[in-house]
Amino acid sequence: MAPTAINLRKEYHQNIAEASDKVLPHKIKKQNTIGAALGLNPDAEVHYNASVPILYEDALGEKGNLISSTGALVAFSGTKTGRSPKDKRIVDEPSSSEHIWWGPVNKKVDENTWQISKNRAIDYLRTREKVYIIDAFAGWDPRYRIKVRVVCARAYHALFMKNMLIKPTPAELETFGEPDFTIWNAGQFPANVATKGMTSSTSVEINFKEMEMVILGTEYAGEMKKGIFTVMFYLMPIKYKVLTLHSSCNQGVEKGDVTLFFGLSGTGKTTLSADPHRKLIGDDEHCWSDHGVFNIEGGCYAKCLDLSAEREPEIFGAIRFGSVLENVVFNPYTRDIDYEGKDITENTRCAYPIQYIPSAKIPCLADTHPSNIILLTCDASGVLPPVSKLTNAQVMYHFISGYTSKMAGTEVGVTEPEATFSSCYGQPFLVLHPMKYAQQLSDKMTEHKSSAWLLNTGWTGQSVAKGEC
Ligand SMILES: Nc1ncnc2c1ncn2[C@@H]1O[C@H](COP(=O)(O)OP(=O)(O)O)[C@@H](O)[C@H]1O
Ligand SMILES: C=C(OP(=O)(O)O)C(=O)O
Repeated sequence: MAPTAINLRKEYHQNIAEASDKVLPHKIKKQNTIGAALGLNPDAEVHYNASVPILYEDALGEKGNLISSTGALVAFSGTKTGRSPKDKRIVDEPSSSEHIWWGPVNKKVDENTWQISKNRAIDYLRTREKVYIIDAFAGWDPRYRIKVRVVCARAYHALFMKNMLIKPTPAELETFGEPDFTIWNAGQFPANVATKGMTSSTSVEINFKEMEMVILGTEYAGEMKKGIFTVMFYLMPIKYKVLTLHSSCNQGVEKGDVTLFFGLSGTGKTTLSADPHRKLIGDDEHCWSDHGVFNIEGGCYAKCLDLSAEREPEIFGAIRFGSVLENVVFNPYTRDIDYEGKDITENTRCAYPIQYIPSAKIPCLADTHPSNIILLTCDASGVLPPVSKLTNAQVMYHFISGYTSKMAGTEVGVTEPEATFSSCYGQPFLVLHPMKYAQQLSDKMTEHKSSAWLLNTGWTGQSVAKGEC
């Protein structure tokens, strides 16, 4: 008898159930063991390194989330749509205190307040029926990589970090063991404003002794990626004398020459590094070691405002199943994205695995030292020329002073390009004094005879108000 459609369907579902029976017991055991070790609710559904479809299914249950017409997950980060640098704090404890550049970038929080915030975050996560754990790496060079664990209550956050960290192979996951750094993301729950040193209900705290980070009161996913970056700015120079860079990086196909593009958030690192004629090493966070350059991340986080297939085809094409689009405006019927839409924020973003860029080089590292260093400055005043060649001394001057602009939306409260001085083109993420990084950059450039350029991605001739971009 010929199989009927209904029988075929039954058989198909049975096969899936049987396949799941083989895979799931092992996975569930691991999930439960980790969940119990973290003290999570024993009745909670703990998802350990869940697959992209499972994270999609759960994320769609979160308020407002949906699927775009190209298959990306559209998610919303709530009231905070940019980083909250004024609420970032570093724990003042004896093992790291002497190294830290204390001040407005790295504000002190005492160990007692840290403990209160950490307990609050974990207590919140313990109340959740679903908790997501992502174990993955930061740093493509195995000599320097760190094992990162993210514990969070939103599937959107888990998918974001699955994209932004480096996915372990099944064998690496099997032997992953304890993480080197853990993020407790309880961003839906506020910080306790009555706690000493707490100035708002948002707090992003990092503890270098415990190697942990706590997020309360902000659901902006960029806090997690920039949190890991901050950890690398501390760990790499101190432990290995490796320089951490707020830069993108690409490599010539024929000669293998490496270019770094330094730039503050939103000033063109992602756009300019996604050159189809060169191999992409990474769009935002790198380290320069004695062996060459390696990317810290497994994904890219592109700005989406005014994105078009014509102008940025590689990035446009990366917005598909598996990518996370944040805070974008869309057509409610077709689910097409309106990339010009800034009703929610100017800081619309997409996080996608770097493999989605056709020219990406996997693994994302180069065993060649950079021959060109490009300092991207987005000049809102129209003073700087479009491009200038720099001497080593001029690089130091520009790198330390970091004249550029904060772009609208990347930080809470910034609504239009704002002239700023941001040391190392990444002041919000520096942990040591800027001179430490600048000196290391100068030494490396001299040793490897790198050329340097200042490239104005902002306005020339006139200021932002009337100038030509
Ligand atoms: N001259 C330019 N160079 C690079 N990007 C530009 C320029 N003018 C406008 N843009 C736009 O500015 C934004 C730069 O964002 P992005 O490359 O994601 O920054 P970053 O990676 O440094 O955070 C993109 O939306 C890009 O389309
Ligand atoms: C995501 C951020 O930066 P970038 O644009 O450099 O990725 C940020 O500053 O929050």
